[in-house]
Amino acid sequence: MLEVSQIRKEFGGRVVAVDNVSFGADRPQMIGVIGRSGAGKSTLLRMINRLTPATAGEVLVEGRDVLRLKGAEKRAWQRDCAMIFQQFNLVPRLNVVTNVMLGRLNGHGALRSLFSIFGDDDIERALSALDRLGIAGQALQRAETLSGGQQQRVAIARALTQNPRMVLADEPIASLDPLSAEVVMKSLREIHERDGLMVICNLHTLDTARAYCDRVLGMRQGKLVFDGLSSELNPAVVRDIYGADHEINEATTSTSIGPVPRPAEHIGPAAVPA
Ligand SMILES: Nc1ncnc2c1ncn2[C@@H]1O[C@H](COP(=O)(O)OP(=O)(O)OP(=O)(O)O)[C@@H](O)[C@H]1O
Repeated sequence: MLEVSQIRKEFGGRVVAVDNVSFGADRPQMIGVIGRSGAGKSTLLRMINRLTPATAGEVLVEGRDVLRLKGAEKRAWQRDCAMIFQQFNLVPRLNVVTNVMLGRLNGHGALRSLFSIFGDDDIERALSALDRLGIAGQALQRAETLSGGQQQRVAIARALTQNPRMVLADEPIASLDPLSAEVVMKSLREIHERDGLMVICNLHTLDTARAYCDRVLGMRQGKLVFDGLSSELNPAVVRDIYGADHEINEATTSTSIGPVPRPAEHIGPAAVPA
């Protein structure tokens, strides 16, 4: 369903942020991308979503290269491929339910979007997404009055109302306290399991990748240096990913989030890239 092939990003012809990375998945998985700051994780996700233009490579989704899409087709892909950001990207002064409905804008015609005309169906969909994320009670509060964890759940609800085929999360818990981080990661895991969506999540912390992701991609200096099961993240692999020439202290890449029980059927082998 997804085949990323030799994707590359150069900034200004000098900085190689992503260096010919390839990976594939033949079914929806929960994939964590780990690596040091500057390893190229954000750039990788942003290229897949078309927020950052790739210098070279292909991203085949159901056999179609989404990097070549233009105009309405590109916007449709960006709707299919919902993005969640570290800083939530909500409109602070708008209430929660309106923020969630903004996820629908890309699905409406330009004129309707211009006048922010939402139908009953949009409201229904937004409220049900908020309910699912456990924050329907805050629907009429301004987004800026919510805690970080609540705001991230609003952002996830907004992503869900896009009816996406894939969710990309760029360090979704980096600004959150451990308890809020746990709620957000559980929500993403639940979306993967219940809706059968591919979730690709950039993470700073190893234990989070281990606890929530079936498969992990490790990046170092723009290159993909590990692609395997989260259970294969042994100390040597971790040292290689983080480029540490001494014994890495896992506490430096850890939150206090505990592992979550997962149904056995979701802990399958990683798809072998073609
Ligand atoms: N717009 C840009 N212009 C120039 N260089 C950039 C730009 N965006 C990213 N880079 C560089 O590309 C490299 C990869 O950055 P990227 O943000 O993708 O890494 P990251 O692994 O997501 O890091 P972090 O965990 O700190 O977010 C870094 O060297 C960064 O400085």
